[in-house]
Amino acid sequence: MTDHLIVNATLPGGEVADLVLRDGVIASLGAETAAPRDGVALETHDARGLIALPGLVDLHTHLREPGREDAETVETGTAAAARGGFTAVHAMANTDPVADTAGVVEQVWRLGTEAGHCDVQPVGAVTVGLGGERLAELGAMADSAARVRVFSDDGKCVADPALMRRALEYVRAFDGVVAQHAQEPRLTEGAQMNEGELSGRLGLQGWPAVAEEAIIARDCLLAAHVGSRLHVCHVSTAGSVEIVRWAKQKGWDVTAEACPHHLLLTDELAATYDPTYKVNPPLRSAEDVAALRAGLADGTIDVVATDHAPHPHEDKDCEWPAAAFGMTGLETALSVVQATMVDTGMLDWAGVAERMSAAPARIGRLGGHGRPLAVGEPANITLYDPSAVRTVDETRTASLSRNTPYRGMELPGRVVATFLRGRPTVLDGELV
Ligand SMILES: NC(=O)N[C@@H](CC(=O)O)C(=O)O
Ligand SMILES: [Zn+2]
Ligand SMILES: [Zn+2]
Repeated sequence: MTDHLIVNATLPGGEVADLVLRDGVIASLGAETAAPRDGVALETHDARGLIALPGLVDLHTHLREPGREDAETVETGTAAAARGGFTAVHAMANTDPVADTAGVVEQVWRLGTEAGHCDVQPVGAVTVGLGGERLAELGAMADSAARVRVFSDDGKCVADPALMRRALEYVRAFDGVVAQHAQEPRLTEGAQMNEGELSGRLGLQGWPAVAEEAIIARDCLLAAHVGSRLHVCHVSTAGSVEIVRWAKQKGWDVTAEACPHHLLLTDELAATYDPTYKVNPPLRSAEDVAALRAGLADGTIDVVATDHAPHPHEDKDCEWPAAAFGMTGLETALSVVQATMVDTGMLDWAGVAERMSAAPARIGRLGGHGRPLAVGEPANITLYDPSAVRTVDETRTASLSRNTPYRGMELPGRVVATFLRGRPTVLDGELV
C-alpha cells in the first residue's frame, strides 16, 4: 500500500491545491495535507502547471473482446483508456458473440477487473445478436454481476419503432437507458461518406444528415411518449443538435454525445480516399462541426464520448468502399477537446470535467465515478499538462490498432498521470 501526495495541482475551478490519496479516496485537499502514516510509503507527485480532473469516463468504447482480439482486447483497450486519462469505460456490445446475455456481459466485466487499468462497464445489446428483431435479456443483464444500465445495438440502429418503444419501456424498471445509434438503414444503404457536393465529386455514395436526424426525432418523441430515458450516440449534424435542443426544451429525458473526431475533422478528408477517415456516422461539414461545438458549449450535447473503434490494418488498408468504419480515440480525446473547446474559449476545465467525467458517469449510473474532487470521494484523478505539445505517432499506442485519424498531427496537451481509486495506472505518461 502506498499513499500519494499530489502537490500544486490546478483544480478544474482554477484553484491550486495539494491532494492526498489514501485507502482509495481523497483523504485531504487543500494547503493542509494529511500527515504521513507510520509504515505506509508516501509518494509525492509534483503537479505544478497540471490540471487535476476527475477521472474521465467514456460512455462509448469498442473493446472488441470477445471475438476480434486481433483488433483490441479488454487488456489493450483499457490500457489505452488509462493512457488517455480514463478511469472507466463503457464497453459496447457489438462483439462476437454479441453482449446480449448475462454470461457475456459478466465475462467482459470480469476481464476488465482482471486487467485493472480502468473500470469496464459493459453495455448490453438491445436486441438478440443485434438482429433488430427480438429484445435481448435486458433484465438478466441488469441483474447480473455486471449491473448493466446502458443498452445499445451500436453499430446498428434499432430501426423498428415498435421494438424501440418496447426497449424504452422495459429499461425503466431498472433505471436503464437506451443509447441509440441513429441511422435510418433505408436512407444509408451503401453510404460511404457525408452526402453533399463532395460525395458527388468523389463518386462515393452519400450519407444524408436526415438519416440520422429522422431517427433522433422519432426516438425523442418515443421516449417522451413512454416517459423513458434516451441517449443519442455520436451526434454528427447541426440538425441533430437542433432536435436534441428542442427535446430538452420540452423537458424530455434525452441526453446526447459528440465524438472528438466530429468536433475537429470534416468530410474534406474523404478526398484523400484514405479509409482512416471512414467512420460511422461520417465526418460532416464545417457548419456541422461548428454546431456540435456550440451544442457542447451550451449543454445541448451532454457528453464527449470517444467511440474508440479499433480495426486491424487489413480492414483499413483497402479501397474506401471495402474498408471498415471507425477510428481509435481513447489516447487523443482530451487533447482534441482541449484544441476544439478549451483553447477556443468555448469550455473551461470545469466544463470539460462535466462533459467527460460527471455527465457520462451520471448517464451510465456509474457510482464511484464522475464525482467532484473532494475529501472522501473516490480517488479517480487525471493529471493533465495542457501546455505540452505532441505530434501523434500511431505506433506509440497501447491499442492493438493504429487507425487514428490524427497521425502526424500536432495536438496540445498530455495525460501525465491517472489514478484509479488512489492507485496509479499511468505515471509520467506511461502505464504503471
Ligand atoms: N463508429 C464506427 O465507425 N464504427 C463502430 C460502430 C459504431 O460506433 O457505430 C465499430 O464498431 O467499428
Ligand atoms: Zn454507432
Ligand atoms: Zn460505436
